[in-house]
Amino acid sequence: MQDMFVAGTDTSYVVLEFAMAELMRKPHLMAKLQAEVRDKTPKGQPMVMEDDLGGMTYLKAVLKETLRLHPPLPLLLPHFSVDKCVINGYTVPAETRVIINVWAIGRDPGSWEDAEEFIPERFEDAASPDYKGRDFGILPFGAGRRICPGINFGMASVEIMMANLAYCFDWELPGRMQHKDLDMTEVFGMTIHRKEKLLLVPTTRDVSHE
Ligand code: HEM
Repeated sequence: MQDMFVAGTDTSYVVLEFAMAELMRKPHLMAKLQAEVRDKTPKGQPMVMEDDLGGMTYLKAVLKETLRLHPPLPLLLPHFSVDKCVINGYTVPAETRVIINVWAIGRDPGSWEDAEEFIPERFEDAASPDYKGRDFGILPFGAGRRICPGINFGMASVEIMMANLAYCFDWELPGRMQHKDLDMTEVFGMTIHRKEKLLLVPTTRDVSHE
């Protein structure tokens, strides 16, 4: 359980780092998120609190879109078929190790329009697909009996951290770096990571006079 908890913490940071990188590549999306977070947080409050998150639909859409493109566990954990079953005409014999590539599922052009593009707006509608294991086009936490039990805790932590990064700071790329120059290469393992560390320059916002 200790190991799993560490893994859970790590996956939460992976989501945050990819979300920040995607937003830095598209500054108008970062501006939209900051406008929402700053508008929905009571004036003069030094930080976003958990109670403020309720109305932040764009924040949730940004994180969902990040999980679609960058699921921290791209192949979930290995599963094992107890009985023989047939899926889409393919027979999976009993006692087979099954690896599910949710990274590829999230980028399937048959399921997603402009599948490779970071477009949080696709999740703004409350009826859009969710990641709780019912919509098989987006499965960053798995599905069924072995779905991640840390899903609510994990997402609550990511939401409050992301909201505060957007609320408390304005963000720039270092030096003369351009938004399009951000290297989004991923390194695959049991968890996925960015090849290059994300380096950003924060400027603190003074919220006391607002
Ligand atoms: C955003 C953060 C997280 C992501 C994306 C994530 C994702 C996953 C995935 C994909 C699995 C495997 C599901 C499968 O193979 O079907 C899993 C399993 C698991 N996760 Fe998470 N997780 C996160 C946070 C957490 C946290 C915070 C905890 C604990 C506090 C946690 C505890 C576990 C445990 C114990 C399992 C094993 C469940 C089992 O095998 O029955 N996870 N997680």
